Amino acid sequence: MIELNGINKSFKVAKRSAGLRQAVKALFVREHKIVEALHNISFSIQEGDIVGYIGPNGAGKSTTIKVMSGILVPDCGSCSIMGYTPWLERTSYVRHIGVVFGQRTQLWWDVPVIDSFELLRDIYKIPEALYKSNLTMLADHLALGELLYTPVRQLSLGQRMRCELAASLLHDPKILFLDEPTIGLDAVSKIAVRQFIKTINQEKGVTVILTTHDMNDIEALANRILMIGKGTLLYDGTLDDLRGRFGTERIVTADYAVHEKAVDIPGAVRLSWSPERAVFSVNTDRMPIAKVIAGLSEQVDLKDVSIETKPVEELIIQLYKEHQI
Ligand SMILES: Nc1ncnc2c1ncn2[C@@H]1O[C@H](COP(=O)(O)OP(=O)(O)OP(=O)(O)O)[C@@H](O)[C@H]1O
Repeated sequence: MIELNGINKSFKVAKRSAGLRQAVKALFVREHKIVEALHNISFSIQEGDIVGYIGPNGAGKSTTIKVMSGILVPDCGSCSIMGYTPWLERTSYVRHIGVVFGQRTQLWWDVPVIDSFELLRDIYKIPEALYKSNLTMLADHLALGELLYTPVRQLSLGQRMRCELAASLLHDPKILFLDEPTIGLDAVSKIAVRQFIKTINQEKGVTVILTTHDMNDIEALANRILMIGKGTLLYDGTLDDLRGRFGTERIVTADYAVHEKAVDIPGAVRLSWSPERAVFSVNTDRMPIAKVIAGLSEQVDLKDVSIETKPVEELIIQLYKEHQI
């Protein structure tokens, strides 16, 4: 459905040092530098996937989304999405995609949300019956209610994001590009947005490409991760692959009846201790969990034991470190 091959994109940026003298000099002599935002990016995405596109600040995520949505023209390489080259066939292509940039709005600031929706209906020439049924479905799933009749500037960030998502889906796109859709949202709004993305993927088969810095988004949604750093694609795999790669470490938390002496398990690293709780890091390659639990129950009166994998956030940080980005 989506195929990128050898995409490069660089920007020419004016170079200017601080100070008035330099500002005056820049009026006559302009120096430039080239920022290579994307270097030889290639990947393909199947219909119905939810792909998490991650990487540190300035890695090239938004630039890739802009190339894929036809806003930017790459320097070289090919991009075929549903048979279209986005920047060449933009008018017919945009009917098939929805785009949400978390930090920008596609809604008109001063008018009620419904007015923007009606304008989008006219721009996309959405048949009236389809518009009505999509609006009902979206208003229902995203609890838009009164928000539809409120000017955008009066909406909170979370309310606006729900309206942005609805706006991007009114014309029934097959692909949804989401650039940081949960940025700045509170925990409840984040969960609502994630749930909605899951629903439209499952019920309508919409393919989703999602950039985010929130690893909980990735854990909740993405069945595949693409990681980019300094413009280069560095990782392509599932979260489970990533867990398998770094995931032999487990965190074992033991709760027990008051025990004044520190508990030690040979082969496990004690991370913290109190008379009622101890936390260990265990490399399961070297020390089976069963042995840790047996060791614990020999020393204390165990009440509860929990075993957790490393948080996704830490796995990703490890991956960033491995690639020195
Ligand atoms: N219009 C532009 N003009 C000049 N440089 C740009 C432009 N857009 C992006 N860049 C540069 O390209 C690089 C990649 O930027 P991009 O916005 O794609 O990163 P990102 O991964 O989305 O970052 P973030 O997580 O901070 O949003 C950065 O070095 C950025 O400064």
